[in-house]
Amino acid sequence: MPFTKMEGIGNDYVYINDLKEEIEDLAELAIQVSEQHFGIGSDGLIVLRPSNKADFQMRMFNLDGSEGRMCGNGIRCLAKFIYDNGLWDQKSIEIETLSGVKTVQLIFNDQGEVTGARVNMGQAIIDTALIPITAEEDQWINQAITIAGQAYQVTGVSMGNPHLVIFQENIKDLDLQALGPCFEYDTRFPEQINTEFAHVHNRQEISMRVWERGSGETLACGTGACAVAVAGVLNGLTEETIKVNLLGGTLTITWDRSDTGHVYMEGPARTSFTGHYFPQVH
Ligand SMILES: N[C@H](CCC[C@H](N)C(=O)O)C(=O)O
Repeated sequence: MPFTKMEGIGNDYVYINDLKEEIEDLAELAIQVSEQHFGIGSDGLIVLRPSNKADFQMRMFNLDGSEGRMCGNGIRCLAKFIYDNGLWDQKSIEIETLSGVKTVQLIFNDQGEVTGARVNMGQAIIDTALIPITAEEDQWINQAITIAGQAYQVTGVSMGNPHLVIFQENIKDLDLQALGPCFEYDTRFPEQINTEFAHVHNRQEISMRVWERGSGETLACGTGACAVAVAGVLNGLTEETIKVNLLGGTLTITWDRSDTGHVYMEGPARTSFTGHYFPQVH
């Protein structure tokens, strides 16, 4: 089974063209390929499928086999995968995801190579019931909660997938391996949750780390960076366009509240290598 390994600022996935819809158990394949010793090693699996609502469909799976409803770093790389494999020849691609159709504008270098993309990530959702967060409050903006016996001020945002944003001074010394699962599996998050810890440098720049639902700490999370940018505006900490520094690199995020209310994400996309995977037969 041919595959392409790609990364968006270090958030790496295995990409497979399944336009023929021949792969039956995508969750099982995600678990297999993500494992570094018996598989390939990645944060998960992204599969290209046909769509009757858009040019293509993206199916995205975390390394534990759970399906993500949207993946920001992944959709930039998938658009590059589509163009580089000659499946599309225009600079704009509409990609169907479980959280709606997203428009991806490819970015080229002077040699005509795709080096990244700008994605319309759609609306940010802050109604707790829609994130979902089980809470009496309609919104969690700077909401005081307790997790694992510690008090936190949190902001809930969905980019089609659920996020909880915490702003704090020190994000370097966080023990995310211990703390991350306490957030991810808290019973107030019925579909689990991606958690971002963000340090505000100034009104135009934030640094963050992320514990991803289903994948653990990753070097970057595109939807997470969007959630942090939205939370920054909601908490009066940042402007509508900011630079977000993640462990694997930097994204530019804009929340256009004046016009569409949509969130835009711009960042790199890179192919690491291609290969052939032989699925394990149990
Ligand atoms: N773990 C996420 C999916 C991947 C999101 C992230 N890798 C991104 O770039 O947006 C979830 O289950 O909601």
